Amino acid sequence: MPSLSEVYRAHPVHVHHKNLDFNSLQELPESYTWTHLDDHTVINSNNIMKESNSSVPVIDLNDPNASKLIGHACKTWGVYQIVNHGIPISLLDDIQWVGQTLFSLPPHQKLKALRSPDGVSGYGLARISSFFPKLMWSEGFTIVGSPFEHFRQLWPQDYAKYCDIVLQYEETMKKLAGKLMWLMLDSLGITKEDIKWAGSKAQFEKGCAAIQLNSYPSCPDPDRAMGLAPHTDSTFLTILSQNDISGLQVQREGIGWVTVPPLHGGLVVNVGDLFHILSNGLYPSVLHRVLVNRTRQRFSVAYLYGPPSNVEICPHTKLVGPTQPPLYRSVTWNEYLGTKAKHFNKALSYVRICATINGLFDLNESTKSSGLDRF
Ligand SMILES: O=C(O)CCC(=O)C(=O)O
Ligand SMILES: [Fe+2]
Repeated sequence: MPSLSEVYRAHPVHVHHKNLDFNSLQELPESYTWTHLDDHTVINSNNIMKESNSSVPVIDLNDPNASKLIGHACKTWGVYQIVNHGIPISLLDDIQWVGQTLFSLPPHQKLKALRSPDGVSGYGLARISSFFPKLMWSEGFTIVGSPFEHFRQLWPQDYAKYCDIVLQYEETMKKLAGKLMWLMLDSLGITKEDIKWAGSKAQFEKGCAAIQLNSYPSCPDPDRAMGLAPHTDSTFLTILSQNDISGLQVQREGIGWVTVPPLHGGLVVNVGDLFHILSNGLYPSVLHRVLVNRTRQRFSVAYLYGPPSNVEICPHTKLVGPTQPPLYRSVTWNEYLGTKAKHFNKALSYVRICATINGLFDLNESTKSSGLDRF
C-alpha cells in the first residue's frame, strides 16, 4: 500500500514559493490583491445573529445524544465544533506553540525546510495556491509521517522536543478521529460490522493522516487579501484547532459565509469530500476559507484524516436503494487526491455518477459540464 507521502508525490502540484517574508511588506502587493472579495458581507455568529440556525453547532461529546446532534450538524452544515472531547488543553497549547515558534523563525531558516516540488511535507505556500491567480496571505507547514528531518533543519539543537509534541498530537488525534468517524457513521445507521476495513478492533488503525500547521500574519489591507481561498478538504474529516483569532468561515447554503468563532479548548470538525461520498451525498463537504486580520496573527492546526490510501470508498450500501441511487463511483484516497490535484474544487463532479432509466453512467464521461456540481 502506498504511503500518503508517496501518493502526494505521485500527484505533484506546482507551487512557486514567492516572497514569504510577510513582515517586510508595508502595503498589500498587487500579487496578493483579490478583486472578487465583494461577498465580505458575512454573518459573524459572535455578534450579529444569535439564532441557532445561523451559527455552527457546538456539540458536547459527553452528551448521550452526541451522535444524533452530530448527524444533524453534518447534514445541515457539514461542520460542527466539539467540546469535552478529551484532548488536554495543554496538548492543544503545545501544538499551537510548535506552529507559532516555527513561523516566527527568520525566513531564511524556514526556507531550509521548504517543501520539495513533488513532496508534501515541509514549509511553503498552500498547495491550493496553484489554482488561483492571486497569492494567499498565509504560510504553512505540512507533516506527513515523521517531521524529524525537517525539524532537524529548523532547530538543530532542540528538534526532539518539537518532534515529541507532534507525535503525541498525532497519536491523540488519531483516536479522536476514529471516535468521530463512528459517531458520524452511527448517525447514518452504519455500525461497526458494516465497515470491514476499520480493522479488527474497529478503530481505523490503518487510517492515514496529515497535520497542517497554518499561519496568517497580520495584514496591511485585510479587506482585499485572502488567507486561504475557498476549498473543501479531500479527507473523511478534518479536526481543526484555531487560536483565539477568528478568520475561518464556512459557506452555508442560502445564507453565505459564516464565521466560525474561536472557542477556547474547542475543536472544529469539517466533513471532507470522502465522507460526502461515503454518505452518498447526505453530508456535504463544507466549503471554507480564511480571512485575515490587520493587527493579530492567526494560527491554526488541521488534522487531516482519511482512509488507508488504497481502500475503495463508495456510497455505503445501507444508504443506497431503489429510490436512492449511488451518486458517486468508488475511489481510493490515492485516486481521489490525483483527481483533486487536477480539478481542485470540481473533483467531486468527476467521480459523480447519475442514475437514468437505462442504468448508471459516469457523469463526467457523458456531460462534461454538470449542473450537479456543487461549487
Ligand atoms: O486555518 C483554518 O482555519 C483552516 C485551515 C484549512 O482549511 C486547511 O488547512 O485545510
Ligand atoms: Fe481546509
